[in-house]
Amino acid sequence: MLEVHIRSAGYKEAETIITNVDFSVQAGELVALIGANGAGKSTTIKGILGMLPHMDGEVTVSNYAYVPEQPVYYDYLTLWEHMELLAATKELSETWKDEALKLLHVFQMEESQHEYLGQFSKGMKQKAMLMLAFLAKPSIYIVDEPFIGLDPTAVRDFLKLLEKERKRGAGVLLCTHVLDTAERICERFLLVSKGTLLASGDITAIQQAADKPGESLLECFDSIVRRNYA
Ligand SMILES: Nc1ncnc2c1ncn2[C@@H]1O[C@H](COP(=O)(O)OP(=O)(O)OP(=O)(O)O)[C@@H](O)[C@H]1O
Repeated sequence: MLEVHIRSAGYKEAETIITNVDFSVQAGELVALIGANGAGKSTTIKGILGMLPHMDGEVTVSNYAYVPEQPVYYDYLTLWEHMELLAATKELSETWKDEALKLLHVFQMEESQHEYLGQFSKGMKQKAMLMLAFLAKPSIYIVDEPFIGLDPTAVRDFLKLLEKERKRGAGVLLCTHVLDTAERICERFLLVSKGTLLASGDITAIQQAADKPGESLLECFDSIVRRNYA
């Protein structure tokens, strides 16, 4: 699904931002990429997407959908027109319209489907990005911070859809600061600090790395990051 082997990467030749970031996401897996502000999470994602000017490493990624933290859209296309555009460029089968209507219903966006995205609120734009990703039915989802802008109902509905997609066999790489939710839903964690992968594995592996058996992901995260910055 996704194989990442980044030896070093950054924005300028003389300045390495991330070093030795190696991980994979398998079919049906939900993996959280976590780390403090400035740790290198977004840079890692840019490396995966081939958006870094300097990168020494290899990335193998199958058909993916990327949901950025900052929505990217056409100001003067409506939500429905964005969906039509996606269906045309991805050559989705005719059933895409049924899927689109279901998604509009789930995200309670039926009334806004013919409005311009440029006029949407922050959360509505984020919902639109998620709907477009779900409509594409990729084999891997790369989602950057979905929990901050969405209302609680939308978060719940997003998680339900994600679960359904995992059952279909899709893998998910989720970058987030919302560690209690990540702990509840993810089976593996990748803890990035100062541009490198400091700990990875299930909650037990993270607890071992933090030397905090039985503690929450947040406690372990705090302990590992503080130790690395001491
Ligand atoms: N476009 C850029 N040009 C140069 N340096 C950058 C650029 N974007 C990020 N950086 C630097 O790369 C480092 C890692 O930043 P990155 O955006 O990957 O962090 P992050 O873990 O995603 O943080 P946050 O949780 O705050 O979003 C930081 O030191 C940052 O200043």
